[in-house]
Amino acid sequence: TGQPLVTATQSGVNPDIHSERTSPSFPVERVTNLLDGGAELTATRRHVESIINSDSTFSQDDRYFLTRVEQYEGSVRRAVRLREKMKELGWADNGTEAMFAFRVLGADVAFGIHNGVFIPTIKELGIEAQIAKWVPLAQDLQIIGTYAQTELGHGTYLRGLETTVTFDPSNQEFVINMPRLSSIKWWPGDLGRSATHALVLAQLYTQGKCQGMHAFIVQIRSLVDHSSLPGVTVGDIGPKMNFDQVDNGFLILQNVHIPRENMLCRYSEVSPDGTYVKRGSDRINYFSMVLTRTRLLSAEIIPALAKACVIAIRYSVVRRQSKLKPGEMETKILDYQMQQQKLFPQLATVFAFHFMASSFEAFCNQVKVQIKSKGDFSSLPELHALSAGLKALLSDVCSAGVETCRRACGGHGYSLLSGLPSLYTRVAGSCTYEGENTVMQLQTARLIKNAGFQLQSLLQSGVEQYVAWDSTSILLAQAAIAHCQYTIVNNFVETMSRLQHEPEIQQVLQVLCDLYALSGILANAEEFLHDGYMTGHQLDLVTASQRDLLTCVRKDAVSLVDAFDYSDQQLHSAIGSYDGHAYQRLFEWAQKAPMNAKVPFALFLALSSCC
Ligand SMILES: CCCCCCCCCCCCCCCC(=O)SCCNC(=O)CCNC(=O)[C@H](O)C(C)(C)COP(=O)(O)OP(=O)(O)OC[C@H]1O[C@@H](n2cnc3c(N)ncnc32)[C@H](O)[C@@H]1OP(=O)(O)O
Ligand SMILES: Cc1cc2nc3c(=O)[nH]c(=O)nc-3n(C[C@H](O)[C@H](O)[C@H](O)COP(=O)(O)OP(=O)(O)OC[C@H]3O[C@@H](n4cnc5c(N)ncnc54)[C@H](O)[C@@H]3O)c2cc1C
Repeated sequence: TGQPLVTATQSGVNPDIHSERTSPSFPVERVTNLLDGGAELTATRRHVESIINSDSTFSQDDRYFLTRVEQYEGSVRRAVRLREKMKELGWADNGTEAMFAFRVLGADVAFGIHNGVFIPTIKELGIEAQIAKWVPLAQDLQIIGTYAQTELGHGTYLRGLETTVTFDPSNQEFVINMPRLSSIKWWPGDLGRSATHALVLAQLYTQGKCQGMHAFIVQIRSLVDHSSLPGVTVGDIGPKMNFDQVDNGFLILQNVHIPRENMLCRYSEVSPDGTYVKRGSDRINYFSMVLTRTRLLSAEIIPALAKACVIAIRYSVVRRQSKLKPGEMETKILDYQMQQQKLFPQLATVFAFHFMASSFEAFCNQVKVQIKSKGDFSSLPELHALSAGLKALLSDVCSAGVETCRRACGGHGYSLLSGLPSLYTRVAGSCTYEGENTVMQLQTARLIKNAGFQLQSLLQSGVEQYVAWDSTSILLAQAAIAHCQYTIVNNFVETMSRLQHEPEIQQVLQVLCDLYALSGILANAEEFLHDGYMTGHQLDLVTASQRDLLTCVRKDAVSLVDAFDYSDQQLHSAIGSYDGHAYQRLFEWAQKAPMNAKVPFALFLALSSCC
């Protein structure tokens, strides 16, 4: 017709997605408020987002076309700009605005380990004088810290860490060494280029005795010219599956001396004569990992699945493919039961996990206060067991769920421009970092009866403890998952019971609660049948009920993902934007690809002369 095929992104909203929003069965804003923790917090979050989204430094329109160095430099620029903004606007470091700002920007702003692990660990394991000395410097970016625990040879088995820190009473210093190649610190985030200091987790030796893993603040680079200090070799570990913008690094320390005051000593210290003094639990030096596992749930892991649901469900109402009924228009792919079967249990999972993470963070904060103000460590084992199990379960389920959403979007789900592949490769890291999931499940499994019987009978038959434990580990890990699943469903039901004053949102969320629970039974049907807990007929009833619930969710699906209130700037998706103009955005964004840049004529001649 001579009309341009692609006009500028159409104004307004794609009618196929507009029709999905005309009559939601619930007040969308109230669900957003519920997820934020109240209407006031929604307003604060939106205020923070509007400030960030209106500042070009934070814009990432070209994110899919940058080199690794460009991604790193961009994330550092955003981190510095955010610090400037926080100062300009008076956002306190532990305030609500800052919390929302870091959550909105996530790992797209540099120094995630500095802010999310280095500073909190000093606050938890340091004494007041150490907090007063180091935390203001770190918050002001006058020093940049990393958390250096994992080594080339050890990540899980902390008692196997090889870096040694030996106290020398003659000069009141610790001497740090790495005896062999496998001792090199490997993986710490912000280490490769940024960090000036490292929290080094190492085996403490004093008076000839090893006292286990402790935390030490070590300066590794000059504050004058950022060069590495004597005895320090540091660099980047190279390309990864994601987190290209993060400089995960390696660190070698040889005969590096630090003052006695640099050992974080709230719960243990070395006195001037070298005597080791312990206060509280042996495991308190592991506490930072418990806090990080807990925070990662709502900071990194659940948002990945939430964003994937927004993208996949919005795309599924603007993508028409094939015909359910001959003679009619092509069908919205979300009207196929199979598409609902893929996506709606993921949506229910986001709500289940969100409510679980909120409850668990409250429990974690309660234990933190117990430990810090009363020296009461009694809840630490339970907190550790559950944080390990939840981190393992939620990262496993969210990774698999993001991949399900990606595959439900066909070819466009395979394009980086959809935002889905990078959501997957990023959240997949959470199955490994902060404790590899298998090992985390086994930490939770220390509670579990059935596995216990098998363990007991093996031990009674004379088998060594470690052999009995390992040969029961599959059952133990399954039991740990079941224990966490039960806790999550229970928490979802309790959360629903507290919504009786909001019947409209209670009704729509109750459908998701039932869908989450029934989908969990179907995903583990063999366990329920094996134990005789359910019959085949009952399982058929579960299947039929789940199908009915999918139909109930269908009419509100777009409004439910709208309630997550992610802006287009946060989704970075050509196919998941609010207005539903997927095809225009895919075409427009593709034009930015360097591959579409004008080929210099000289190059064109050179190439064509080769043919
Ligand atoms: C945060 C937001 C940032 C946002 C930012 C932007 C985004 C950015 C994204 C990227 C963010 C990447 C962040 C990654 C940062 C790392 O990855 S840091 C490194 C993390 N490394 C780990 O988690 C290591 C995992 N390994 C372990 O925790 C321990 O070795 C294990 C597996 C628990 C085993 O412990 P073990 O002492 O070797 O031996 P074990 O006999 O199992 O345990 C002994 C006892 O201690 C207990 N115990 C063990 N661990 C603990 C603990 N933690 N607490 C209490 N008790 C414990 C055991 O229960 C056991 O108790 P009993 O049964 O004897 O009573
Ligand atoms: C993106 C990313 C960021 C990271 N950031 C940091 C950081 O900032 N600071 C830091 O110190 N570290 C960091 N790490 C390292 C991370 O904490 C470790 O990779 C993690 O703890 C796993 O240890 P590992 O790599 O040595 O794996 P291993 O412990 O060697 O595990 C490898 C395999 O062996 C199995 N296995 C190990 N032990 C057992 C067991 N007891 N029973 C059964 N199976 C077992 C595991 O299940 C796993 O499948 C990061 C890692 C990643 C991927």
